[in-house]
Amino acid sequence: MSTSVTIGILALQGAFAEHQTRLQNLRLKRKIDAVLVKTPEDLQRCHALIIPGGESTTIALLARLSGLLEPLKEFIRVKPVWGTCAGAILLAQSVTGAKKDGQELLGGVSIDIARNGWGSQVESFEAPLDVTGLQDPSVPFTGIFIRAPVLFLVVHSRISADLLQVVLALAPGAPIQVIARLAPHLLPEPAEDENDPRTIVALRQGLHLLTTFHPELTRDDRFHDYFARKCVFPTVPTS
Ligand SMILES: NC(=O)CC[C@H](N)C(=O)O
Repeated sequence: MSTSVTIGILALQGAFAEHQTRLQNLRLKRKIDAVLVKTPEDLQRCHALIIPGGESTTIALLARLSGLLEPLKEFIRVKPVWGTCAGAILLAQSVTGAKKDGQELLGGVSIDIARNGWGSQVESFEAPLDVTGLQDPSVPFTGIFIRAPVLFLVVHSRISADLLQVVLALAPGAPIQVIARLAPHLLPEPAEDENDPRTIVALRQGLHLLTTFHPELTRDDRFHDYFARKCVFPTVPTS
């Protein structure tokens, strides 16, 4: 008999209900319980966690008020976590464009991230993505970007996507794998060159997954399927 797997969704603010619906839609060999996490006790029951999109500063503040900040940091050290958009910001080791008085991060993934990094002209957009490792790879995944962050390594400087790969591979911790890209000609503002780092929109490092867009706002379950099969199931032995 395979053990069921509990995936929590941090439910303090943002698009948590949509993640729960997508997880409940999955039809996999192992049963998934998709539970909302509002307290440290809720978190304790989980094998893995999704931190949704929303507003990273608000989520961090509510996490502090709910006594979840330290338990979340501890959880991230040992269990799989997927951050979408604001959730990706919270998982970064540092952030550019943080709120004036600074903002609290959880860390866990060795990247720097530029909050609202597309600039004020580009509030939101949709674009087909090239993704490695999803089911039905020939079907493009629609990326929904809403005041999305951009993955940067060096504050205020853009380095080529290839160089980024190399530096990320050398970063402490597990190697980083870029898993989704935007074609340079689809960038909403012209690419500086074909290696514009804005083309990198999803990464995986060790147990963690980070997407700068919102898979939960589509009807396409393939990213949830990916997280469950590739990041979560290997950490929960069957009994
Ligand atoms: N769609 C989103 O999650 C937006 C993230 C938001 N810009 C933030 O700072 O948290």
